[in-house]
Parts: sequence; structure tokens; C-alpha cells
Amino acid sequence: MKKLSADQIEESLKDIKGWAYNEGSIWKSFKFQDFKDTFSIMTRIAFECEKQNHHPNWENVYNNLTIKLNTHDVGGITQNDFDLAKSIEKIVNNK
Ligand SMILES: C[C@H](O)[C@H](O)[C@H]1CNC2=NC(N)=NC(=O)C2=N1
Repeated sequence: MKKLSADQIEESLKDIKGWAYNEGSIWKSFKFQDFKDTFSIMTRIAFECEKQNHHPNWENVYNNLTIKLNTHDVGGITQNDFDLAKSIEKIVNNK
């Protein structure tokens, strides 16, 4: 997988609402109803990550979930990060 340039990252971010680039990752914070909802969505995301063999850095505090994506294999952002971000949006938006 090829590392994306800053311009390519900027362009790809336009397709995923609420995601931004910071310090080597693309990231977004989510807030859900309660812990049960949050963890259930995390479980669904986890299965999708296994399918894509691409895994998030994430932090959960009660009903808050912050997800940071990067490709540690290449030390940057790749298309894999944007593919996973789009899948996460589908799961979160129940599509
Ligand atoms: C060996 C294994 O396939 C790789 O380490 C995969 C697994 N999941 C991964 N997840 C993420 N986010 N970045 C990677 O570079 C990555 N690499």
C-alpha cells in the first residue's frame, strides 16, 4: 500500500464527514447513547477491521469513542485507512 501525500489526504477527507488529519492519523470522535450502544458498535467495527485486516487506534470512555487510523506498516496514511473510515461511517450510520 502506498503512502498518500498531504494533498491526497486532504482530497480524500472530503468524502468522509467529520474526519480530520492530525499528527499522522485521520481521526474522528463519536458519541453514542450509552456504554452498551458504544461497545456494541465497537464490536461491529472490530469484525469489519478483521475482515479488512486493518486495525484502529481507539479510545472509549463510557459513550465516547475516538478512532484514529493510520497504516503503521508504511508509517503514514494509505487508502486502507480511508476504506476503513468509510466502513466505520456505514456501521455508525446503520447503512
Ligand atoms: C501483519 C499484519 O497484516 C499487518 O501488521 C497489518 C494488520 N493491521 C494493520 N492495521 C493498521 N492500522 N495498520 C497496519 O499497517 C496494519 N497492518
